[in-house]
Amino acid sequence: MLRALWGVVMSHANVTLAALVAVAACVAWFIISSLLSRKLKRPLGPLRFPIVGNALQFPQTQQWLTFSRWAEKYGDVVYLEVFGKPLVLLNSAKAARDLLEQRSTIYSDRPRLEMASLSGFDKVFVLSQPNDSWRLQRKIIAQDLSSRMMPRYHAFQEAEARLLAKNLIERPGQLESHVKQRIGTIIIRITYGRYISGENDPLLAIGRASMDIFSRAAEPGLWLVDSIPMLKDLPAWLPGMGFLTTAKGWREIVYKSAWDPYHWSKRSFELGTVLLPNTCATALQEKQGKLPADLAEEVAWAACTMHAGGIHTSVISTLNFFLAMVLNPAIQAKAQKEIDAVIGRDRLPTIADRSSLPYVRSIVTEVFRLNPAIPLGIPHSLSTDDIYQGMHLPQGSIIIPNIWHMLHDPAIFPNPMKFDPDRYRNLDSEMEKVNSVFGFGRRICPGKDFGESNVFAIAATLLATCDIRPAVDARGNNVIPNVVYSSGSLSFPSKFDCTIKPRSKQAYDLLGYSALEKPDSSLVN
Ligand code: HEM
Repeated sequence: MLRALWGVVMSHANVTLAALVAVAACVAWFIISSLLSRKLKRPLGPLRFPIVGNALQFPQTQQWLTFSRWAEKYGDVVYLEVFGKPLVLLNSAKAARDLLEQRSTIYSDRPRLEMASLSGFDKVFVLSQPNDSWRLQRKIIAQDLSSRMMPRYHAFQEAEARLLAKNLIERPGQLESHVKQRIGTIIIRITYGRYISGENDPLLAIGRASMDIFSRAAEPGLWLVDSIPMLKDLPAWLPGMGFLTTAKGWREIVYKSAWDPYHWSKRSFELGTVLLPNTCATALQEKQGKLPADLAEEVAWAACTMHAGGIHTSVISTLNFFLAMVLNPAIQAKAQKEIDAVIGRDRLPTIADRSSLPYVRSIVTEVFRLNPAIPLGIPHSLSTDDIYQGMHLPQGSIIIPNIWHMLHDPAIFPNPMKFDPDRYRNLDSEMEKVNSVFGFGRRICPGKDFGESNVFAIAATLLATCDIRPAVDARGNNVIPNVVYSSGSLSFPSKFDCTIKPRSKQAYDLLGYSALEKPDSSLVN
Protein backbone atom coordinates (compact mmCIF):
# COMPACT_ATOMS: atom_id res chain seq x y z
CA MET A 1 0.00 0.00 0.00
CA LEU A 2 2.68 2.35 1.06
CA ARG A 3 4.60 1.27 -1.95
CA ALA A 4 1.58 1.89 -4.10
CA LEU A 5 1.10 5.23 -2.49
CA TRP A 6 4.75 5.97 -2.90
CA GLY A 7 4.43 4.86 -6.51
CA VAL A 8 1.53 7.24 -7.04
CA VAL A 9 3.35 10.01 -5.24
CA MET A 10 6.45 9.30 -7.29
CA SER A 11 4.54 9.16 -10.50
CA HIS A 12 2.89 12.42 -9.53
CA ALA A 13 6.26 13.72 -8.48
CA ASN A 14 7.68 12.69 -11.83
CA VAL A 15 4.83 14.42 -13.59
CA THR A 16 5.31 17.48 -11.36
CA LEU A 17 9.08 17.36 -11.90
CA ALA A 18 8.59 17.06 -15.64
CA ALA A 19 6.17 19.97 -15.54
CA LEU A 20 8.63 21.99 -13.44
CA VAL A 21 11.46 21.25 -15.83
CA ALA A 22 9.25 22.24 -18.75
CA VAL A 23 8.21 25.49 -17.04
CA ALA A 24 11.81 26.27 -16.07
CA ALA A 25 12.91 25.64 -19.66
CA CYS A 26 10.18 27.98 -20.91
CA VAL A 27 11.18 30.67 -18.43
CA ALA A 28 14.86 30.29 -19.34
CA TRP A 29 14.03 30.45 -23.04
CA PHE A 30 11.88 33.51 -22.44
CA ILE A 31 14.64 35.26 -20.45
CA ILE A 32 17.38 34.37 -22.93
CA SER A 33 15.31 35.32 -25.95
CA SER A 34 14.16 38.55 -24.37
CA LEU A 35 17.76 39.34 -23.38
CA LEU A 36 18.79 38.49 -26.91
CA SER A 37 16.14 40.70 -28.41
CA ARG A 38 17.06 43.48 -25.96
CA LYS A 39 20.65 42.97 -26.95
CA LEU A 40 19.75 43.44 -30.55
CA LYS A 41 17.71 46.55 -29.89
CA ARG A 42 20.07 49.36 -30.68
CA PRO A 43 19.04 53.02 -30.53
CA LEU A 44 17.62 54.31 -33.82
CA GLY A 45 19.89 55.86 -36.40
CA PRO A 46 20.39 56.33 -40.12
CA LEU A 47 20.37 53.21 -42.29
CA ARG A 48 23.65 51.33 -42.05
CA PHE A 49 25.27 49.75 -45.10
CA PRO A 50 27.22 46.46 -45.06
CA ILE A 51 30.86 46.79 -43.93
CA VAL A 52 31.08 50.61 -44.11
CA GLY A 53 28.07 51.17 -41.82
CA ASN A 54 27.37 54.92 -41.82
CA ALA A 55 30.83 55.92 -43.04
CA LEU A 56 29.52 57.30 -46.32
CA GLN A 57 26.86 59.42 -44.60
CA PHE A 58 29.35 60.76 -42.08
CA PRO A 59 29.48 64.53 -42.61
CA GLN A 60 32.90 66.01 -43.40
CA THR A 61 32.13 69.58 -42.32
CA GLN A 62 30.21 71.07 -39.37
CA GLN A 63 29.19 67.60 -38.30
CA TRP A 64 27.04 68.92 -35.45
CA LEU A 65 24.52 70.28 -37.96
CA THR A 66 23.95 66.88 -39.62
CA PHE A 67 23.97 65.19 -36.20
CA SER A 68 21.38 67.68 -35.08
CA ARG A 69 19.11 66.76 -38.00
CA TRP A 70 19.55 63.11 -37.08
CA ALA A 71 18.66 63.98 -33.47
CA GLU A 72 15.37 65.49 -34.63
CA LYS A 73 14.62 62.39 -36.67
CA TYR A 74 15.80 59.59 -34.37
CA GLY A 75 15.71 61.04 -30.85
CA ASP A 76 17.95 61.73 -27.86
CA VAL A 77 20.20 58.73 -28.44
CA VAL A 78 21.28 57.96 -32.01
CA TYR A 79 23.22 54.89 -33.07
CA LEU A 80 25.81 54.87 -35.86
CA GLU A 81 28.48 52.47 -37.02
CA VAL A 82 31.62 53.22 -38.97
CA PHE A 83 33.38 50.10 -40.25
CA GLY A 84 31.88 48.09 -37.39
CA LYS A 85 32.82 50.65 -34.72
CA PRO A 86 29.71 51.69 -32.76
CA LEU A 87 29.13 55.40 -32.21
CA VAL A 88 26.41 56.81 -29.97
CA LEU A 89 25.28 60.42 -30.22
CA LEU A 90 23.80 61.86 -27.04
CA ASN A 91 21.56 64.71 -28.07
CA SER A 92 19.97 65.85 -24.82
CA ALA A 93 21.51 67.10 -21.58
CA LYS A 94 19.34 64.57 -19.77
CA ALA A 95 20.73 61.59 -21.69
CA ALA A 96 24.27 62.97 -21.26
CA ARG A 97 23.76 63.43 -17.51
CA ASP A 98 22.06 60.02 -17.09
CA LEU A 99 24.99 58.28 -18.72
CA LEU A 100 28.16 60.39 -18.49
CA GLU A 101 27.45 61.59 -14.94
CA GLN A 102 25.21 59.00 -13.24
CA ARG A 103 27.10 56.08 -14.77
CA SER A 104 30.47 57.79 -14.95
CA THR A 105 32.34 54.66 -13.84
CA ILE A 106 31.69 53.08 -17.24
CA TYR A 107 31.42 56.23 -19.41
CA SER A 108 34.66 58.06 -18.56
CA ASP A 109 37.09 56.32 -20.92
CA ARG A 110 38.26 58.10 -24.02
CA PRO A 111 38.15 56.32 -27.36
CA ARG A 112 41.58 55.59 -28.63
CA LEU A 113 41.99 58.21 -31.33
CA GLU A 114 44.64 56.50 -33.40
CA MET A 115 45.64 59.49 -35.51
CA ALA A 116 45.87 61.79 -32.48
CA SER A 117 47.88 59.16 -30.57
CA LEU A 118 50.23 58.62 -33.50
CA SER A 119 50.70 62.39 -33.55
CA GLY A 120 51.93 62.47 -29.93
CA PHE A 121 48.70 63.16 -28.05
CA ASP A 122 48.80 59.77 -26.31
CA LYS A 123 50.66 61.57 -23.47
CA VAL A 124 48.19 64.42 -23.18
CA PHE A 125 45.77 63.53 -20.40
CA VAL A 126 42.71 64.82 -22.20
CA LEU A 127 42.96 61.70 -24.34
CA SER A 128 44.14 59.18 -21.76
CA GLN A 129 42.00 56.57 -20.05
CA PRO A 130 41.01 57.26 -16.43
CA ASN A 131 44.19 55.59 -15.13
CA ASP A 132 46.75 56.67 -12.52
CA SER A 133 48.53 59.02 -14.89
CA TRP A 134 45.21 60.73 -15.82
CA ARG A 135 44.30 61.07 -12.14
CA LEU A 136 47.68 62.55 -11.26
CA GLN A 137 47.79 64.96 -14.21
CA ARG A 138 44.21 66.08 -13.60
CA LYS A 139 45.00 66.64 -9.93
CA ILE A 140 48.09 68.69 -10.82
CA ILE A 141 45.99 71.20 -12.73
CA ALA A 142 42.69 70.91 -10.84
CA GLN A 143 44.33 72.01 -7.59
CA ASP A 144 45.45 75.25 -9.25
CA LEU A 145 42.14 75.82 -11.02
CA SER A 146 39.73 74.98 -8.21
CA SER A 147 37.13 77.65 -7.36
CA ARG A 148 38.97 78.24 -4.06
CA MET A 149 42.09 79.29 -5.99
CA MET A 150 40.30 81.60 -8.42
CA PRO A 151 40.60 84.89 -6.47
CA ARG A 152 44.39 84.79 -6.69
CA TYR A 153 44.13 85.22 -10.46
CA HIS A 154 41.49 87.98 -10.52
CA ALA A 155 43.80 91.02 -10.48
CA PHE A 156 45.86 89.55 -13.26
CA GLN A 157 42.84 88.59 -15.41
CA GLU A 158 41.38 92.08 -14.95
CA ALA A 159 44.71 93.72 -15.88
CA GLU A 160 44.82 91.67 -19.08
CA ALA A 161 41.21 92.66 -19.89
CA ARG A 162 42.18 96.34 -19.49
CA LEU A 163 45.22 95.86 -21.67
CA LEU A 164 43.06 94.18 -24.32
CA ALA A 165 40.66 97.14 -24.34
CA LYS A 166 43.52 99.59 -24.58
CA ASN A 167 45.25 97.68 -27.39
CA LEU A 168 42.01 97.42 -29.37
CA ILE A 169 41.52 101.20 -29.11
CA GLU A 170 45.11 102.17 -29.85
CA ARG A 171 45.97 99.58 -32.49
CA PRO A 172 42.74 98.93 -34.37
CA GLY A 173 42.12 96.38 -37.12
CA GLN A 174 43.74 93.44 -35.32
CA LEU A 175 40.98 91.98 -33.17
CA GLU A 176 42.01 88.34 -33.47
CA SER A 177 45.68 89.02 -32.91
CA HIS A 178 45.05 91.13 -29.77
CA VAL A 179 42.65 88.54 -28.34
CA LYS A 180 45.08 85.68 -28.97
CA GLN A 181 47.93 87.58 -27.33
CA ARG A 182 46.02 88.48 -24.19
CA ILE A 183 44.47 85.03 -23.75
CA GLY A 184 47.82 83.43 -24.52
CA THR A 185 49.45 85.61 -21.88
CA ILE A 186 46.85 84.64 -19.30
CA ILE A 187 47.08 80.88 -19.89
CA ILE A 188 50.88 80.75 -20.24
CA ARG A 189 51.26 82.90 -17.16
CA ILE A 190 49.19 80.56 -14.96
CA THR A 191 50.71 77.42 -16.48
CA TYR A 192 54.39 78.30 -16.79
CA GLY A 193 54.81 81.67 -15.06
CA ARG A 194 55.95 83.52 -18.19
CA TYR A 195 54.77 86.89 -19.38
CA ILE A 196 54.73 86.42 -23.14
CA SER A 197 56.61 88.86 -25.31
CA GLY A 198 54.15 89.13 -28.20
CA GLU A 199 52.29 87.19 -30.83
CA ASN A 200 55.43 85.41 -31.95
CA ASP A 201 56.55 84.40 -28.46
CA PRO A 202 58.01 80.89 -28.92
CA LEU A 203 55.87 79.36 -26.14
CA LEU A 204 52.74 80.79 -27.66
CA ALA A 205 53.73 79.70 -31.16
CA ILE A 206 54.55 76.11 -30.21
CA GLY A 207 51.30 75.74 -28.26
CA ARG A 208 49.36 77.16 -31.19
CA ALA A 209 51.00 74.74 -33.60
CA SER A 210 50.24 71.81 -31.32
CA MET A 211 46.57 72.75 -30.94
CA ASP A 212 46.15 73.21 -34.69
CA ILE A 213 47.44 69.68 -35.02
CA PHE A 214 45.04 68.42 -32.37
CA SER A 215 42.08 69.99 -34.07
CA ARG A 216 42.94 68.14 -37.29
CA ALA A 217 44.16 64.86 -35.78
CA ALA A 218 41.15 64.39 -33.47
CA GLU A 219 38.46 65.31 -35.98
CA PRO A 220 35.81 62.57 -35.79
CA GLY A 221 35.52 60.48 -38.94
CA LEU A 222 38.36 62.18 -40.81
CA TRP A 223 41.04 59.51 -40.46
CA LEU A 224 40.44 55.99 -41.71
CA VAL A 225 43.00 54.70 -39.19
CA ASP A 226 40.61 55.72 -36.37
CA SER A 227 38.11 53.19 -37.73
CA ILE A 228 40.64 50.57 -38.89
CA PRO A 229 43.51 50.74 -36.33
CA MET A 230 45.49 47.92 -38.00
CA LEU A 231 46.30 50.35 -40.82
CA LYS A 232 48.93 51.97 -38.61
CA ASP A 233 51.00 48.75 -38.72
CA LEU A 234 51.21 48.65 -42.53
CA PRO A 235 54.35 49.92 -44.32
CA ALA A 236 54.44 53.67 -44.86
CA TRP A 237 55.31 53.30 -48.58
CA LEU A 238 51.96 51.69 -49.45
CA PRO A 239 49.48 53.93 -51.25
CA GLY A 240 47.11 55.72 -48.87
CA MET A 241 49.57 55.52 -45.94
CA GLY A 242 50.62 59.17 -46.12
CA PHE A 243 48.97 59.72 -42.75
CA LEU A 244 51.94 57.95 -41.07
CA THR A 245 54.40 60.54 -42.39
CA THR A 246 52.00 63.32 -41.43
CA ALA A 247 51.70 61.92 -37.89
CA LYS A 248 55.49 61.56 -37.52
CA GLY A 249 56.04 65.24 -38.34
CA TRP A 250 53.23 66.28 -36.03
CA ARG A 251 54.61 64.18 -33.16
CA GLU A 252 57.88 66.11 -33.08
CA ILE A 253 56.00 69.39 -32.75
CA VAL A 254 53.67 68.01 -30.05
CA TYR A 255 56.61 66.74 -27.93
CA LYS A 256 58.35 70.10 -28.26
CA SER A 257 55.14 71.79 -27.12
CA ALA A 258 55.30 69.86 -23.84
CA TRP A 259 59.00 69.95 -23.05
CA ASP A 260 60.23 73.38 -24.26
CA PRO A 261 57.86 75.39 -22.01
CA TYR A 262 58.41 73.01 -19.06
CA HIS A 263 62.21 73.37 -19.28
CA TRP A 264 61.89 77.16 -19.58
CA SER A 265 59.62 77.27 -16.52
CA LYS A 266 61.87 75.02 -14.44
CA ARG A 267 64.98 77.06 -15.33
CA SER A 268 63.23 80.31 -14.43
CA PHE A 269 62.00 78.75 -11.18
CA GLU A 270 65.58 77.82 -10.29
CA LEU A 271 66.76 81.36 -11.16
CA GLY A 272 63.93 82.83 -9.08
CA THR A 273 62.62 84.83 -12.05
CA VAL A 274 59.43 82.91 -12.74
CA LEU A 275 56.03 84.57 -12.14
CA LEU A 276 54.12 83.00 -9.29
CA PRO A 277 51.74 81.29 -8.89
CA ASN A 278 51.94 78.89 -11.81
CA THR A 279 51.17 75.21 -12.16
CA CYS A 280 54.71 74.00 -12.87
CA ALA A 281 56.01 75.99 -9.89
CA THR A 282 53.31 74.55 -7.60
CA ALA A 283 54.55 71.06 -8.47
CA LEU A 284 58.20 72.06 -8.06
CA GLN A 285 57.57 73.80 -4.73
CA GLU A 286 55.84 70.68 -3.39
CA LYS A 287 59.06 68.71 -4.04
CA GLN A 288 61.48 71.45 -2.97
CA GLY A 289 62.41 72.12 -6.57
CA LYS A 290 63.47 68.56 -7.43
CA LEU A 291 60.97 66.47 -9.35
CA PRO A 292 61.80 62.81 -10.01
CA ALA A 293 61.88 62.11 -13.77
CA ASP A 294 58.54 60.27 -13.84
CA LEU A 295 56.78 63.08 -11.97
CA ALA A 296 58.46 65.72 -14.15
CA GLU A 297 57.02 63.93 -17.18
CA GLU A 298 53.51 64.01 -15.69
CA VAL A 299 53.87 67.73 -14.86
CA ALA A 300 55.18 68.57 -18.34
CA TRP A 301 52.24 66.80 -20.04
CA ALA A 302 49.67 68.08 -17.53
CA ALA A 303 50.87 71.64 -18.18
CA CYS A 304 50.82 71.00 -21.91
CA THR A 305 47.19 69.80 -21.64
CA MET A 306 46.26 72.86 -19.60
CA HIS A 307 47.91 75.17 -22.11
CA ALA A 308 46.23 73.44 -25.04
CA GLY A 309 42.85 73.09 -23.33
CA GLY A 310 42.77 76.69 -22.19
CA ILE A 311 43.93 78.84 -25.09
CA HIS A 312 41.77 78.00 -28.09
CA THR A 313 38.55 77.52 -26.13
CA SER A 314 39.02 80.92 -24.47
CA VAL A 315 40.02 82.66 -27.71
CA ILE A 316 36.92 81.29 -29.48
CA SER A 317 34.60 82.33 -26.64
CA THR A 318 36.13 85.83 -26.48
CA LEU A 319 35.86 86.37 -30.25
CA ASN A 320 32.25 85.18 -30.06
CA PHE A 321 31.63 87.84 -27.41
CA PHE A 322 32.89 90.61 -29.74
CA LEU A 323 30.83 89.22 -32.59
CA ALA A 324 27.67 89.14 -30.49
CA MET A 325 28.21 92.75 -29.42
CA VAL A 326 28.81 93.97 -32.99
CA LEU A 327 25.62 92.26 -34.14
CA ASN A 328 23.46 93.28 -31.17
CA PRO A 329 23.92 96.98 -30.29
CA ALA A 330 20.72 97.12 -28.21
CA ILE A 331 21.92 94.27 -25.98
CA GLN A 332 25.27 96.01 -25.62
CA ALA A 333 23.54 99.25 -24.55
CA LYS A 334 21.43 97.35 -22.01
CA ALA A 335 24.55 95.80 -20.46
CA GLN A 336 26.27 99.19 -20.29
CA LYS A 337 23.22 100.54 -18.52
CA GLU A 338 23.44 97.76 -15.95
CA ILE A 339 27.13 98.44 -15.33
CA ASP A 340 26.58 102.20 -15.03
CA ALA A 341 23.72 101.65 -12.57
CA VAL A 342 25.45 99.05 -10.40
CA ILE A 343 29.14 100.03 -10.56
CA GLY A 344 28.96 103.69 -11.59
CA ARG A 345 31.52 105.38 -13.83
CA ASP A 346 34.27 105.99 -11.30
CA ARG A 347 35.68 102.51 -11.22
CA LEU A 348 35.81 99.39 -13.40
CA PRO A 349 33.75 96.27 -12.74
CA THR A 350 35.76 93.39 -11.30
CA ILE A 351 35.27 89.64 -11.37
CA ALA A 352 34.10 89.89 -7.75
CA ASP A 353 31.17 92.03 -9.01
CA ARG A 354 29.77 89.10 -11.01
CA SER A 355 26.83 88.39 -8.76
CA SER A 356 25.63 92.00 -9.00
CA LEU A 357 25.84 92.08 -12.82
CA PRO A 358 23.39 89.34 -13.89
CA TYR A 359 22.77 90.80 -17.35
CA VAL A 360 26.49 90.86 -18.21
CA ARG A 361 26.67 87.30 -16.90
CA SER A 362 23.72 86.36 -19.10
CA ILE A 363 25.58 87.77 -22.11
CA VAL A 364 28.61 85.62 -21.29
CA THR A 365 26.36 82.56 -20.85
CA GLU A 366 24.64 83.26 -24.17
CA VAL A 367 28.04 83.59 -25.86
CA PHE A 368 28.95 80.11 -24.60
CA ARG A 369 25.57 78.71 -25.70
CA LEU A 370 25.15 80.11 -29.18
CA ASN A 371 28.47 78.95 -30.61
CA PRO A 372 30.07 76.40 -28.27
CA ALA A 373 33.84 76.23 -28.71
CA ILE A 374 33.76 72.41 -28.84
CA PRO A 375 30.37 71.69 -30.44
CA LEU A 376 30.64 67.90 -30.14
CA GLY A 377 32.55 67.86 -26.86
CA ILE A 378 35.44 65.47 -26.52
CA PRO A 379 34.25 61.92 -27.13
CA HIS A 380 33.91 59.51 -24.22
CA SER A 381 33.98 55.74 -24.58
CA LEU A 382 31.83 53.03 -22.99
CA SER A 383 33.91 50.43 -21.11
CA THR A 384 31.21 47.75 -20.84
CA ASP A 385 27.81 46.84 -22.37
CA ASP A 386 25.01 48.99 -21.05
CA ILE A 387 21.25 49.26 -21.37
CA TYR A 388 19.61 52.70 -21.37
CA GLN A 389 15.86 53.10 -21.63
CA GLY A 390 15.59 49.61 -23.12
CA MET A 391 18.30 50.29 -25.71
CA HIS A 392 21.48 48.28 -25.81
CA LEU A 393 24.68 50.32 -26.03
CA PRO A 394 27.59 48.03 -26.87
CA GLN A 395 30.92 47.99 -25.07
CA GLY A 396 33.54 50.12 -26.82
CA SER A 397 30.96 52.55 -28.25
CA ILE A 398 32.34 56.01 -28.92
CA ILE A 399 30.02 58.37 -27.08
CA ILE A 400 29.67 61.80 -28.68
CA PRO A 401 27.84 64.39 -26.59
CA ASN A 402 26.16 66.60 -29.18
CA ILE A 403 26.63 69.77 -27.12
CA TRP A 404 25.63 72.01 -30.02
CA HIS A 405 22.24 70.29 -30.28
CA MET A 406 21.70 70.34 -26.49
CA LEU A 407 22.27 74.10 -26.51
CA HIS A 408 19.97 74.66 -29.50
CA ASP A 409 17.04 72.54 -28.37
CA PRO A 410 14.00 74.81 -28.96
CA ALA A 411 12.14 73.14 -26.08
CA ILE A 412 14.78 74.47 -23.67
CA PHE A 413 16.07 77.50 -25.57
CA PRO A 414 13.18 78.91 -27.62
CA ASN A 415 14.26 80.54 -30.88
CA PRO A 416 17.69 78.97 -30.37
CA MET A 417 19.55 80.71 -33.19
CA LYS A 418 18.83 84.12 -31.68
CA PHE A 419 21.38 85.76 -29.36
CA ASP A 420 19.09 86.53 -26.46
CA PRO A 421 20.53 87.02 -22.93
CA ASP A 422 17.01 87.77 -21.67
CA ARG A 423 16.13 84.10 -22.04
CA TYR A 424 17.84 83.51 -18.66
CA ARG A 425 15.73 86.14 -16.89
CA ASN A 426 18.88 87.01 -14.90
CA LEU A 427 18.53 83.72 -13.01
CA ASP A 428 21.47 81.48 -12.13
CA SER A 429 19.20 78.43 -12.35
CA GLU A 430 18.46 79.29 -16.01
CA MET A 431 22.09 79.98 -16.85
CA GLU A 432 23.07 76.61 -15.41
CA LYS A 433 21.31 74.97 -18.37
CA VAL A 434 24.31 76.00 -20.45
CA ASN A 435 26.77 74.05 -18.26
CA SER A 436 26.84 71.30 -20.91
CA VAL A 437 29.25 73.51 -22.84
CA PHE A 438 31.97 72.34 -20.40
CA GLY A 439 31.29 68.62 -20.79
CA PHE A 440 30.21 65.98 -18.33
CA GLY A 441 30.98 63.72 -15.38
CA ARG A 442 34.50 62.86 -14.37
CA ARG A 443 35.89 64.41 -17.56
CA ILE A 444 34.18 67.77 -17.10
CA CYS A 445 36.41 70.70 -18.02
CA PRO A 446 38.73 71.48 -15.07
CA GLY A 447 39.21 75.01 -16.45
CA LYS A 448 35.50 75.87 -16.31
CA ASP A 449 35.66 78.50 -13.54
CA PHE A 450 38.84 80.02 -14.88
CA GLY A 451 37.57 80.10 -18.47
CA GLU A 452 34.27 81.70 -17.45
CA SER A 453 35.92 84.35 -15.32
CA ASN A 454 38.29 85.28 -18.17
CA VAL A 455 35.44 85.91 -20.57
CA PHE A 456 33.49 87.74 -17.86
CA ALA A 457 36.45 90.03 -17.06
CA ILE A 458 36.89 90.89 -20.73
CA ALA A 459 33.14 91.40 -21.32
CA ALA A 460 32.63 93.57 -18.22
CA THR A 461 35.76 95.70 -18.84
CA LEU A 462 35.00 96.27 -22.52
CA LEU A 463 31.32 97.05 -21.93
CA ALA A 464 32.14 99.47 -19.10
CA THR A 465 34.71 101.42 -21.07
CA CYS A 466 34.09 100.99 -24.80
CA ASP A 467 31.51 100.88 -27.55
CA ILE A 468 31.97 97.83 -29.74
CA ARG A 469 30.81 98.68 -33.25
CA PRO A 470 31.19 97.14 -36.72
CA ALA A 471 34.43 97.76 -38.60
CA VAL A 472 34.24 100.49 -41.23
CA ASP A 473 35.42 100.09 -44.84
CA ALA A 474 37.39 102.62 -46.92
CA ARG A 475 34.16 104.41 -47.89
CA GLY A 476 33.09 104.76 -44.30
CA ASN A 477 30.39 102.05 -44.49
CA ASN A 478 29.84 99.61 -41.66
CA VAL A 479 31.06 96.09 -42.39
CA ILE A 480 28.55 93.71 -40.81
CA PRO A 481 30.37 90.42 -40.25
CA ASN A 482 29.00 87.36 -41.98
CA VAL A 483 30.74 84.74 -39.93
CA VAL A 484 31.08 81.06 -40.81
CA TYR A 485 32.23 78.57 -38.18
CA SER A 486 35.10 76.22 -38.93
CA SER A 487 34.75 72.45 -38.83
CA GLY A 488 37.01 70.33 -36.64
CA SER A 489 36.77 69.53 -32.97
CA LEU A 490 37.22 73.24 -32.17
CA SER A 491 34.93 75.61 -34.02
CA PHE A 492 36.44 79.05 -34.76
CA PRO A 493 34.53 81.98 -36.19
CA SER A 494 35.89 83.11 -39.57
CA LYS A 495 37.91 86.34 -39.50
CA PHE A 496 36.00 89.52 -38.74
CA ASP A 497 36.85 92.84 -37.16
CA CYS A 498 35.20 95.61 -35.20
CA THR A 499 35.75 99.21 -34.15
CA ILE A 500 36.43 99.82 -30.48
CA LYS A 501 35.98 103.38 -29.23
CA PRO A 502 36.19 104.55 -25.61
CA ARG A 503 32.78 105.55 -24.21
CA SER A 504 34.31 108.71 -22.68
CA LYS A 505 37.63 110.22 -21.67
CA GLN A 506 36.92 109.13 -18.10
CA ALA A 507 36.30 105.55 -19.21
CA TYR A 508 39.52 105.57 -21.24
CA ASP A 509 41.51 106.84 -18.26
CA LEU A 510 40.18 104.01 -16.13
CA LEU A 511 42.02 101.58 -18.41
CA GLY A 512 45.27 102.84 -16.92
CA TYR A 513 48.65 101.99 -18.40
CA SER A 514 49.42 102.45 -22.08
CA ALA A 515 49.21 99.54 -24.46
CA LEU A 516 52.90 99.87 -25.13
CA GLU A 517 53.81 99.33 -21.49
CA LYS A 518 53.56 96.18 -19.45
CA PRO A 519 50.93 95.98 -16.69
CA ASP A 520 51.81 97.15 -13.21
CA SER A 521 55.03 95.86 -11.72
CA SER A 522 53.43 93.60 -9.12
CA LEU A 523 52.15 91.47 -11.98
CA VAL A 524 55.36 90.99 -13.97
CA ASN A 525 59.01 90.30 -13.30
C1 HEM B 1 36.49 78.91 -21.84
C2 HEM B 1 35.91 77.98 -22.44
C3 HEM B 1 36.10 76.50 -22.32
C4 HEM B 1 35.24 75.58 -22.84
C5 HEM B 1 33.95 75.89 -23.62
C6 HEM B 1 35.75 74.27 -22.51
C7 HEM B 1 35.12 73.07 -22.86
C8 HEM B 1 35.60 71.82 -22.55
C9 HEM B 1 34.93 70.58 -22.88
C10 HEM B 1 33.61 70.44 -23.62
C11 HEM B 1 35.71 69.56 -22.43
C12 HEM B 1 35.42 68.05 -22.56
C13 HEM B 1 34.75 67.52 -21.31
C14 HEM B 1 34.29 66.08 -21.47
O1 HEM B 1 35.06 65.24 -21.94
O2 HEM B 1 33.13 65.77 -21.14
C15 HEM B 1 36.89 70.14 -21.82
C16 HEM B 1 37.92 69.42 -21.24
C17 HEM B 1 39.06 69.97 -20.76
N1 HEM B 1 39.32 71.33 -20.59
FE1 HEM B 1 38.08 72.88 -21.11
N2 HEM B 1 36.92 74.40 -21.82
C18 HEM B 1 37.17 75.75 -21.66
C19 HEM B 1 38.26 76.32 -21.00
C20 HEM B 1 39.31 75.61 -20.44
C21 HEM B 1 40.43 76.20 -19.73
C22 HEM B 1 40.59 77.70 -19.46
C23 HEM B 1 41.26 75.17 -19.39
C24 HEM B 1 42.58 75.21 -18.65
C25 HEM B 1 43.24 76.26 -18.33
C26 HEM B 1 40.67 73.93 -19.86
C27 HEM B 1 41.21 72.66 -19.72
C28 HEM B 1 40.58 71.47 -20.07
C29 HEM B 1 41.16 70.14 -19.88
C30 HEM B 1 42.56 69.86 -19.33
C31 HEM B 1 40.20 69.20 -20.31
C32 HEM B 1 40.34 67.68 -20.32
C33 HEM B 1 39.70 67.02 -19.09
C34 HEM B 1 39.83 65.49 -19.06
O3 HEM B 1 39.90 64.86 -20.11
O4 HEM B 1 39.84 64.92 -17.96
N3 HEM B 1 39.48 74.24 -20.50
N4 HEM B 1 36.79 71.52 -21.88
